[in-house]
Formats: sequence, C-alpha cells, structure tokens
Amino acid sequence: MVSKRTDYLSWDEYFMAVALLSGLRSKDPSTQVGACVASAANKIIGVGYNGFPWGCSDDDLPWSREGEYLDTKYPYVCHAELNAVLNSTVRDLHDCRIYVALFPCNECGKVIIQSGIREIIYLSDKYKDTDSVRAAKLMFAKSGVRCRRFVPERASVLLSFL
Ligand SMILES: Nc1ccn([C@H]2C[C@H](O)[C@@H](COP(=O)(O)O)O2)c(=O)n1
Ligand SMILES: [Zn+2]
Repeated sequence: MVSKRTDYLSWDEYFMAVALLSGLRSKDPSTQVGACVASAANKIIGVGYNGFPWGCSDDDLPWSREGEYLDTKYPYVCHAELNAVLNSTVRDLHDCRIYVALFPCNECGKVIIQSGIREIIYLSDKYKDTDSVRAAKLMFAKSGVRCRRFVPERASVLLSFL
C-alpha cells in the first residue's frame, strides 16, 4: 500500500507561509509584512501586505523611514493586518486567527480586536520595545485575544516555478 506523505505543511506552517508569500508583494524597501486570516475551519478568509492605499501610487509617496513625518512612509502605509481584515471575504471574523510576519501595532490591534479575531500568531516581535506594541499587548490582554509566537519546525518552505 502507498503511504501518505508525512512532510506536508501543518496548518500553522501553511497559513504563516501564505502570510510570508503575501508579504513578497510589498514595495516597502525595509520591512515587508504579510498577514493571513484563517477561520476556525481552517479556511483562508483574507490576506494582505503593507502598502499604500488605493489610488496612491507606489512611485509617488515616500518610502523613507526618516525625515519630516509627512516625508516618510508612516502616515500613508496601510499595515498588512489592516489590509488582511479589510480584504476578508466575510465581515464577521469571530473565532478567526491572524497569522502575521510582525507583531501588530496598536492601530492594527484595535482593528483585530474589533473584527472578532481571537488569536494572533506572529513570527517576529522586533518592535517589542515600542510604545505601539506595548499598547497593542495591553489591549490584547484585556480583550482576551491570544498571542503566540510561531515556532518554526523547518527553516524554509521551497517554492519553485520550474
Ligand atoms: N505589524 C506591522 C508592523 C509594521 N508594518 C509595516 C509598516 C511599514 O510599512 C513597515 C515597517 O517599516 P520599518 O519601520 O520597519 O521600516 O511594516 C505592518 O504592516 N505590520
Ligand atoms: Zn499596524
């Protein structure tokens, strides 16, 4: 009898890989973030990546990190989590989880909580010492939104077009 494959992706690996793949669409030169919303039944409900809003050309607005606030990307860029929630095929995200490459900021934290998402699975927490992430964690704790770090059991997932 032929046995089934054993090295298939776990649900966590699958949704995190989709999040990371989505992040490859980002034009941000320094940090590319992708996010994937999954339902309790393990269906993909929405994906997103960080980028400028509709109608705001990637070539017109600044991608700088430093300088006058209005000359940086920060006031303009939509975060991956916001886009994943807004791109969702259903409006009610109760009991969904979101996979994201980078721990959510406070603004996305509010969106995640209000959408009904119950769990955040993140890869990096590189901005953990910022007030934004501290505020997000405080809100998640109060709202009962669980947060857990994705602990990889394999170093990479290979995609090949050849
Ligand atoms: N959870 C997050 C955090 C950040 N982003 C976006 C916002 C920017 O485009 C970029 C961060 O840029 P950096 O300050 O590292 O140059 O990542 C996001 O989508 N989700
Ligand atoms: Zn954010």
